[in-house]
Amino acid sequence: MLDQILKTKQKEIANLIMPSQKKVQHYSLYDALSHPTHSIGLIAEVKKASPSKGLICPDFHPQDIAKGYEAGGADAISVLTDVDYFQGHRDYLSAVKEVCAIPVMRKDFIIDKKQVDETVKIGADAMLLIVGTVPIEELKKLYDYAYSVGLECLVEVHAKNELMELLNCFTPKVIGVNNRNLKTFETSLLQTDEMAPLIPEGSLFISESGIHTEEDIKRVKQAGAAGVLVGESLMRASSPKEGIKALFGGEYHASSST
Ligand SMILES: O=P(O)(O)OC[C@@H](O)[C@@H](O)c1c[nH]c2ccccc12
Repeated sequence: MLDQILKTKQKEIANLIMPSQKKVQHYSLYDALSHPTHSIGLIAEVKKASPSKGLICPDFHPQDIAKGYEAGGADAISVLTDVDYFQGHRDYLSAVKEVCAIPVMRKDFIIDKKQVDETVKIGADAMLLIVGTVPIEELKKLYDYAYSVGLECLVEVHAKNELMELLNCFTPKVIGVNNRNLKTFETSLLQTDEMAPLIPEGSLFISESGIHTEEDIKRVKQAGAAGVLVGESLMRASSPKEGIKALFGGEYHASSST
């Protein structure tokens, strides 16, 4: 699946039409995750569908979802902008930026400098980079370029060998461990348990995917995660706020009364 997605990305890049620059207020993902609303940071994801789960949210209104996440105490928002496999769109990110005052991260398969430029144009504060999508030296170039144009990055790994390859090349400020194998879709929090001890002290460690319950939150926090990235369980909840409440239980407190 990942190889197929990357082939699609190459075609998208070849046909990419750069949008006009959106005028936005920027917020730091790193700062937000360093001072979370709850005892662990929450990146709440706006995700309509995925290859592993199919259609997740039929009645999909990105701005309402993002506003609900912000009101429910999310520290940042992740927005899928991939069209073909996740039914996302870059316009959804720009729309979310219009209504939220917390950092918004672009969730896509960024493999080329032009996509970084596009990410700036659509108004993102941060973007995802995935180890294994391009040679690690290329990934570092994209990382450095992103920071040079005002973006922050969450650099994602799945397996231990990917983390070792990453750290042999550079140490990102924010490192995500995807509990889901993007090739097989197998998802397990054991990934977080195993990788946590290997994340450098100076980096923020984010546990991503397969987080559905208060127990899951407690488990990854116990393992050492500074934050979580949650999509499906929030997208399937009766409301964004209810979804966040279910994750944080007794600890839950909304960031605003709305
Ligand atoms: O819906 P979940 O299981 O809560 O997962 C959210 C997020 O981690 C997942 O969408 C994701 C993490 N890394 C990615 C890379 C590409 C596409 C999607 C992802």
